[in-house]
Amino acid sequence: MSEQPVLSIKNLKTYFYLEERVVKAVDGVSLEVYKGRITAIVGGSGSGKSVMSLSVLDLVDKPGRIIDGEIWLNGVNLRDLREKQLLKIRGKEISMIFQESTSSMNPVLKVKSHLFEVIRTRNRAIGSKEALSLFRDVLDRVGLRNTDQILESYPFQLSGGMCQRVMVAMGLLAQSKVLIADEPTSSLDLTTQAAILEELIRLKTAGMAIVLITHDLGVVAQMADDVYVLKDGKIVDSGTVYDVFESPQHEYTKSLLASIF
Ligand SMILES: Nc1ncnc2c1ncn2[C@@H]1O[C@H](COP(=O)(O)OP(=O)(O)OP(=O)(O)O)[C@@H](O)[C@H]1O
Repeated sequence: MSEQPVLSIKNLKTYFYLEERVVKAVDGVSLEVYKGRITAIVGGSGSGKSVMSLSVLDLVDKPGRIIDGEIWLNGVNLRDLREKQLLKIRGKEISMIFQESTSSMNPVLKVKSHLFEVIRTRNRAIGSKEALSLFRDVLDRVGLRNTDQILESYPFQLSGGMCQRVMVAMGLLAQSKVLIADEPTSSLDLTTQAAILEELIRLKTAGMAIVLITHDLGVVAQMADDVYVLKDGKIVDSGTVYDVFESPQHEYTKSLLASIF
């Protein structure tokens, strides 16, 4: 690929220092993410997918710690930045749809306040009326009805699936250069899943670089351009979706594929 990657991770290591042992959740991961492409990170439960994406945004909590590696975003190594500089990048340059949507929303803020926070990183001068109309549109696109009522709700008043859709709406609204979507459609019904995947394709077509974290190889086959297979914190296979599905190199990838075909 001739173009430079938007996001490039080099030899990332994130370990959890527990009393009795060290968990090497991410153990030397390198990968590249390109504009206008969907890069899927696939792997079983506990393979390190979520910790890897949290590491990119420097959101790993103790006893976890990034111990090595580089995270280059548009030519800047995020690991060299201070928290204040990182805050500016989160949301504007790179945004994330979290797997635990209910707990990653602020319980004392209404949905509309969450959305205002996102839109203001993009456009500080936007008026309330224009913003609210954008919010209704984006909530509608992720399959939520009664949008006015949802905007006035607190996260605890919504179901898990509704919170997940609000998180996806926040991701769509951010219009960042890179969107990391951690299992964005788990626990949603098939129709909503399809609507959200369609939105991700639209964002990719508009030039966004999308990192799609999933254990669903069906979704990978349908959506991804590039694939990385993660096992025990290490990349065991990578390539275009065609390469990985047609000629998997690692036994683990072969067994994952065998389980769906
Ligand atoms: N706070 C923590 N303390 C200790 N170990 C942790 C912590 N968070 C994650 N881990 C460990 O890090 C490893 C990777 O976890 P991670 O959540 O990234 O997996 P995952 O691939 O996202 O799994 P899933 O698909 O189930 O979400 C696992 O062994 C997990 O037990």
